[in-house]
Amino acid sequence: MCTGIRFTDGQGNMYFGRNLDWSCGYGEHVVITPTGWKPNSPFGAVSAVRHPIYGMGIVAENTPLYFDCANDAGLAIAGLNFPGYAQYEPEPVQGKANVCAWEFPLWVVANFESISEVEAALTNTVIVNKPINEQYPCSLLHWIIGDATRCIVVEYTAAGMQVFENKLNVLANQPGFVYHEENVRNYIGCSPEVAGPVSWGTAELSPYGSGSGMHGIPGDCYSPSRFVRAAYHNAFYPRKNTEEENVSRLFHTLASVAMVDGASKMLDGDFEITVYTGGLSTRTNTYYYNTYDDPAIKSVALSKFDATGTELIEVE
Ligand SMILES: C[C@H](CCC(=O)NCCS(=O)(=O)O)[C@H]1CC[C@H]2[C@@H]3[C@H](O)C[C@@H]4C[C@H](O)CC[C@]4(C)[C@H]3C[C@H](O)[C@]12C
Repeated sequence: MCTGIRFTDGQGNMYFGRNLDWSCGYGEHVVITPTGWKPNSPFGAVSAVRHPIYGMGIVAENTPLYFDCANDAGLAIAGLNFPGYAQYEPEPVQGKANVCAWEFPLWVVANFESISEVEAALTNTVIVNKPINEQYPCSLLHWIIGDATRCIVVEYTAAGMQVFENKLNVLANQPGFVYHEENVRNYIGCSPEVAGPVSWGTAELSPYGSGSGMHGIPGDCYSPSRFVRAAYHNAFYPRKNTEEENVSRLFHTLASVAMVDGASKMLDGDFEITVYTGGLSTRTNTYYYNTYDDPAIKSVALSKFDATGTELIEVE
C-alpha cells in the first residue's frame, strides 16, 4: 500500500511526499533530470525538459522512471498502485497526446508548471499501455499531483481519463478517489477536541484523556483506512513556518500510515513494508527520504547539481 500527501506552509511553498509500500525495493534512488537531457518518448509526448526534475525512481533505457518527482517550478506528482481499476489504452489514439503509463510523471513535470496547465493538457491526452521494455510491464497506477495552490488526482480507467479536485490533499490505493472522498464523511464526528464528559441517562461518562475526540479514526493498513488517517492528520496538523518544521510534519504524517513488517501480507504471501518515505519541499527544491532500515532522513538539494546538463544524474 502507498499513501501520498500534500500541504503548504502558507507562504507559497508546497511540501509533497509519499510512502512507497511494497515487499521489496526496485533499486530506487534519487534521480535528477537536467534540462539538457534528450527524451526518447515513444509517441513524442515528452519532447524536452522545460524545468529540471528531481525525485525517486530508477533509470532504464537512459530514461528516468519516476515513482514520485517534482520540477523546480513547484509541480509534483506521485504514482500509487491502482490495480483492478486502472485501464490504459491498448494502442495510441490518433489526434491525442499519447503518454505511456511509465512516462506519465515525467510528462507532467517535464512539460508543465502548474495544475491548471496539466488539467488543460489532460483534456486531449490518453495514457497508453506501452512498456518501456520487456523487463518492466506498465504498472497500474493512479496519480496525485500538487502545486502551491491545488491538488488533483488523475485516474485512467474503463471510463477513460478522469481528473478529480483533491481538497483532502491525500491519496491511497484502491478503490478510486471518489470512494475515498465519500468514505471520509463517515468520520465527521472525529476531531482533535477532548470529547466529553457527557451524560448517558444517569451515567456520567468522562474521557480517559486526550484522543477521545479522535477515537474511531481507523488504525489499520487497509487502503481506505490509511486514506482517512492521513487525511485527518494532514487536515489538523497546525500550520508550520520553517523548512525543518514542515519536513518534520511531512515525515510524521506519513509515519502515521507507514507499514510495519509482519502486520499485513500481500496476496503473494510476502509482508508489505514502507520501503521508503520520500518527499520534497518546493521552498528549497530538496528531496528528503528515509528507508525502512535507516530511518535517518537524508536530503538531496537540486541546487547542488548541474541542472542544465545533458546526462541524467543518479544520486546514491
Ligand atoms: C509498487 C509501487 C506502488 C506501491 C503501492 O502503491 N503499493 C500498494 C500495494 S497494493 O497494491 O495496494 O497492495 C509502484 C509505484 C511506482 C511504480 C514504478 C514506476 O511506475 C516506474 C516503473 C514503471 C515500469 O513500467 C514498471 C517498473 C517501475 C519501476 C514501477 C514499479 C512499481 O509498479 C512502482 C514502484
